[in-house]
Amino acid sequence: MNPPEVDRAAASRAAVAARRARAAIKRAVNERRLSAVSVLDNALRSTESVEATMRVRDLLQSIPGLGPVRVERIMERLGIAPTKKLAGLGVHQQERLREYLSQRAPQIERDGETRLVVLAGPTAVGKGTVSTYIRENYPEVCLSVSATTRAPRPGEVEGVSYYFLDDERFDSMVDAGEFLEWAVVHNKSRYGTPRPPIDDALASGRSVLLEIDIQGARQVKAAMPEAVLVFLLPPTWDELVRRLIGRGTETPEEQERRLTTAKVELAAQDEFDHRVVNSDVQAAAAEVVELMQIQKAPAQEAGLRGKE
Ligand SMILES: Nc1nc2c(ncn2[C@@H]2O[C@H](COP(=O)(O)OP(=O)(O)O)[C@@H](O)[C@H]2O)c(=O)[nH]1
Ligand SMILES: Nc1ncnc2c1ncn2[C@@H]1O[C@H](COP(=O)(O)OP(=O)(O)O)[C@@H](O)[C@H]1O
Repeated sequence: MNPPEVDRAAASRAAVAARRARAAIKRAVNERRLSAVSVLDNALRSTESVEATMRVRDLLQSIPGLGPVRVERIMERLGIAPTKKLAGLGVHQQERLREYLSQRAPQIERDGETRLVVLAGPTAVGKGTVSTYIRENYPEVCLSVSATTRAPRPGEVEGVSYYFLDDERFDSMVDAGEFLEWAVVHNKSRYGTPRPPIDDALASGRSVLLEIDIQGARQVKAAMPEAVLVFLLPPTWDELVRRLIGRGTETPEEQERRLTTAKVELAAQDEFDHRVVNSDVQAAAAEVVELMQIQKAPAQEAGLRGKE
């Protein structure tokens, strides 16, 4: 063999060895013998490492519970190109991927198929808008319908927007223990989550989303510690103020009062399992749905492509 052939043979042996090493790493991640974060750390520590030559897509797909379609959506959201290798990640991409691997991925691995997810956040952050988007675009998500003592607004539909109850009926449901949680919201009306539909949905393998206030979220966590609490955040405080004023459904005095409460509520965000920033309704909805860990049939999942 002359020298170039020796080089080629050595290079091809090295490539085979690297491929095997990458496959071994993927197996180890899949069998939970190795954490995906430590693979990322090794890749970033040395560009000469085997980990550095791994594709982000392959690392994500080796995590139990993450299939190719879901991984594609996650990478789109993280702003990482499909063929990107770990060593080629920019600083912000590294941060986003690390956050995903250390926070979301372990939860996906640990949890079962169905979950109860609570979406809460300060007034006018967009809870109603995001949950309406989910209702209209993700029919597989089961959205809880709350009961309330407040009067219906124009366009609201009984049994879809809320169950509108008088005080007496609400009292009797409280007495009969029919609420998973209930609270007086904005010092005015009572709102409660009827328990039986939630128990039924979870028992039949469906994940459930509750859009309720922060007091309610705390009660749910106390009653069902396995519930996942998601705090919806505005991009900035000024944007929250703009949304509240722009919505135009409260008087200036009521707006003032709600903004004072919003400050207290924002301080509670650390009690939540996840924070989602509502800059864009579609993206925020996709993040919430992903946290619901809904197992879809492949055809359905392909149909959702592009929405997340
Ligand atoms: N605790 C609790 N809060 C709820 C429930 N349903 C709705 N809410 C909250 O009640 C608040 C008022 O909702 P709504 O009457 O639709 O008025 P808006 O927030 O002014 O649009 C929101 O913060 C909701 O998240 C519930 O079942 N339980
Ligand atoms: N991502 C967003 N970007 C811009 N405006 C938004 C966004 N999400 C919601 N909004 C607007 O903000 C206002 C408050 O939203 P809403 O869903 O009523 O809040 P909440 O239910 O949290 O009180 C509405 O006018 C809504 O159209």
